[in-house]
Amino acid sequence: MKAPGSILVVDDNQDILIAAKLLLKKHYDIIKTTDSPFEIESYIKQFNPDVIILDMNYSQDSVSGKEGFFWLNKILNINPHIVVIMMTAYSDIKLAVDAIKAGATDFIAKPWQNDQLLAAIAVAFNHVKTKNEVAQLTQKNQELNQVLQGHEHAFIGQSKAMQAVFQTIEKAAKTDANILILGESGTGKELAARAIHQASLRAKNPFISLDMGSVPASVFESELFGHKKGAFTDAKTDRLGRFELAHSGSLFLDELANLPLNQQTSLLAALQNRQVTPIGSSKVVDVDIRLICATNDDLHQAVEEGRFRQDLLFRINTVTVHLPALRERKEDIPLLVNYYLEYYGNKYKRSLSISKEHMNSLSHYDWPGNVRELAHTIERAIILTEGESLDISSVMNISKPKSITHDIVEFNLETVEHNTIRAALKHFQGNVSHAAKALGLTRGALYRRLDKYGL
Ligand SMILES: Nc1ncnc2c1ncn2[C@@H]1O[C@H](COP(=O)(O)OP(=O)(O)OP(=O)(O)O)[C@@H](O)[C@H]1O
Repeated sequence: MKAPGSILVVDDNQDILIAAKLLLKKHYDIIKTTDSPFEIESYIKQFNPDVIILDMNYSQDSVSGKEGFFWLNKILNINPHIVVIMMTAYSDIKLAVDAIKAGATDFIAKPWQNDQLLAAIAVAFNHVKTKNEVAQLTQKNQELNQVLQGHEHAFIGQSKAMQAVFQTIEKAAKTDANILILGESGTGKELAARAIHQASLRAKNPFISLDMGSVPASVFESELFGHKKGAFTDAKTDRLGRFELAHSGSLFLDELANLPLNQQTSLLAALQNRQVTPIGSSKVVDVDIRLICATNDDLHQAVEEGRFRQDLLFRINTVTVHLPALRERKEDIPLLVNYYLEYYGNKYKRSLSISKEHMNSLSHYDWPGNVRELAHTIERAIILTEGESLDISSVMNISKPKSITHDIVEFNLETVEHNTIRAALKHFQGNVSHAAKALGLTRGALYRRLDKYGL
């Protein structure tokens, strides 16, 4: 049975072409031959062969192989997926090695043994398969990256502090400098890392992340550098580490301060040498990555306390981006609220407005969980709101600004009640309905207390 596949044979000797065709047509679907390399391009356009068997020498220069190299280059320029086997009557190992360096897959000496030629072609078809799979995987990876970006949130902010962050990111992204992103939890460190990758020259290549906060310390090394089958009890198969997966792209290490000291040493070595050695392997692998790290820990303090290597800190913080807490840039809150109102509104098929009053309450809150807390709050409020206007009172205890709950030095219940009601009224600018709702009272019950305390 013939194997599917198409082959073009190029040689200026008609006898060779006839012999090749007679042999190969028994084994493969489509065999074309030509005695002129100038026709290669039009053959590629007509039937796009999987494999080309290419003579190295033509009548103009019958021994040096130069013409063969010229045509080899031309073929690979037209379609790098075509697999080329070089052929020459002057069996010459040096020429063979040079041809393979130049992109040929194999080398056949004339006159050939039929079995040898068929074996070389079978190997060539395996290469075709591998090249196709690699092309498909690369494409899949690019598509996945796009899908992930599609689900990503926009990285927004109009405050001066955020504008400065965007500028630093824009400038640093274009270089290959290692970047350290600092900021409290929920300030957008991962979004910033993705934004850096997207603005970099590596944007089309992988963005691979590892959250040191969620991986058990015992597997950090294997996660980062990979392992060979059998390297330890659970190593059932070979596994690529994040460094290798991120090759040619960006590697994002989140919660870096969690990395134990001995693995900090391995990380430093990998960054210095641009090479990794998977666990259980004796082979080093070259890696080309741009490193982006993030932490909400104080790394300088960690260095002082002996928890973090100073030389590693110097290597990873070529550029530092500091993401301000949301309470330090409250002018961004309305923008973020509107963004998430629209985002979750689309998700839950609700079109809600927000009153000035509620926007005001959201803007005055301190958001200890930063943008993540704000996004979750809006999402929950959208789910719970019954009317057309976003009701945040069900999801936030907005009646009790932090200063009140934290500053309680009074334990007499009546006095506490009196003070809390006064604070609630002040917070809602005298609106009894809102104050009552926030206090968990009916309007009637609140009026009775106002009366009692003479408010
Ligand atoms: N500037 C921003 N614009 C829009 N959304 C943001 C912004 N900053 C953060 N977010 C949203 O807040 C959430 C938390 O962001 P992210 O995971 O990037 O924070 P983080 O600093 O990495 O948090 P952690 O330290 O807990 O890992 C995400 O849903 C993200 O989309």
